[in-house]
Amino acid sequence: MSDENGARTILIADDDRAIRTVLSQALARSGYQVRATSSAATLWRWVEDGEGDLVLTDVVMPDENGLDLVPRIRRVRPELRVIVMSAQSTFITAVKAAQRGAFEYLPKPFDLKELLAVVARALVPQQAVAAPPGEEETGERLPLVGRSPAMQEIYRTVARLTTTDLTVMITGESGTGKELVARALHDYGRRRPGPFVAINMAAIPRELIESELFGHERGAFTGALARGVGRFEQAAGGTLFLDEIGDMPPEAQTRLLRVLQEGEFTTVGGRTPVKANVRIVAATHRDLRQAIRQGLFREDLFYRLNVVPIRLPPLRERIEDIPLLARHFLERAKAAGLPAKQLSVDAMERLKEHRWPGNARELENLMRRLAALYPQETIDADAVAAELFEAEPAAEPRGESPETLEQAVERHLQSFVSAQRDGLPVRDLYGRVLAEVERPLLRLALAATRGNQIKAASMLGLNRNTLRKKIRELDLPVVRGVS
Ligand SMILES: Nc1ncnc2c1ncn2[C@@H]1O[C@H](COP(=O)(O)OP(=O)(O)OP(=O)(O)O)[C@@H](O)[C@H]1O
Repeated sequence: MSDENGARTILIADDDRAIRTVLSQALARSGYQVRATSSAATLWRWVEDGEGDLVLTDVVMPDENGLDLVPRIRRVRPELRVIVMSAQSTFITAVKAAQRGAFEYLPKPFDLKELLAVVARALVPQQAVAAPPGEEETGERLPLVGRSPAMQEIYRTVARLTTTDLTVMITGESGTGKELVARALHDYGRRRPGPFVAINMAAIPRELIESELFGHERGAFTGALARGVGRFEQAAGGTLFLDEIGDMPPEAQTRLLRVLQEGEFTTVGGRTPVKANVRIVAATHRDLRQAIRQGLFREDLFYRLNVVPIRLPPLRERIEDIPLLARHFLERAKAAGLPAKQLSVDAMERLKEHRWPGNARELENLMRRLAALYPQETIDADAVAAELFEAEPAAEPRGESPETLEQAVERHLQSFVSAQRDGLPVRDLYGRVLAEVERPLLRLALAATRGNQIKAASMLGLNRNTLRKKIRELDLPVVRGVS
């Protein structure tokens, strides 16, 4: 439906005039033809008349819900892609958009540049048109809460993955919601009629992991009195969630790799291969690339599992989610029979200041404790501060929890990067940051070897000449006469 100049036509439906204007101008500037309407009915007429190369639709419109239009559009014009925009930026909206066959879902407010990129992608001809899935899930079974940009990105990824069986690797600190995301992938995915089976590698004795996963025959090992069904078999037709995959022992890794390669497994002590029919979702709080470097995790297995990576950011990187999550957890506490509570404005501010080393789980526990222990209906900042203080590990003075080197580095780097955000040009960041790490490292190594450069070089794993050069470059003090 290009015009004589080859321009593609975008159909826009949104009842907000300002959005129609902004979108129309931005798209026109990028060389597209635009038709915009405030009603779903007009959009539908245009589609039926064969107009347009792409649809951009809002969800809530006065006459009809944009999401309901998507499957209808896909039925009459399967080649016409639909981008859904919504201010109701919840996980459920993202899932519904994906399940009804939308090409992409954009939570409002969106960045115009991002929108233009999505439009350009949507106009690339598709090879095979996926039919809109028939059955769909609308129940709000397992809410993932949070509206931060980081969570929006996760909703979009999860929503897209619900229409596939791809293997997913979820990484994130403890308590960031990895299991919740794994369950959402299952509950809203194609395999939802099947079972969701979870196994935590860190919670099972190493020598039993293989038989737990793949099952065993009677007499396969001492104590195997009867045939045991493994999780692969239990999860047939559904999803197998391999939690703390980084803790899997090497032999089990090799066996799992073979299963992923060959699509079948044998029980421990058994000989007949069984077809594996599971979708694998793995999770870890460990840095698997480091585990690979240390020889603790098989690289080939990593690549088999890391088909679609999802990184869950720690709570301190999305403090804007704290109010929603805190209220959500208070609701959950109430549903579990605890008294109803709310948080004062100051209390909420106090929550945002905390570092949350235990992430959403820590917040959930705190809300439950406050609901159970605090007599007033409105929880104030002092109560929050007192409970946070109580919960700190005793060995850690000043309320700080142990910080890993990576977290400490990240915290410091924020200031480097924020200068750029504040509009100051930042240059040579890589070199400057590395120098910041190198300087104390070399200084400490030299101090530990009392200035002996040969010993320091060997301790650092550096060539002695390289160390000398670095000492000069970094202008480090040299203890003379020792080296
Ligand atoms: N975005 C979220 N919305 C609502 N609840 C959440 C969210 N993230 C986490 N939770 C809740 O926080 C708790 C911890 O989440 P979960 O068990 O999924 O974390 P995890 O990353 O798997 O932790 P671990 O690595 O320790 O196993 C759960 O009760 C979960 O329901």
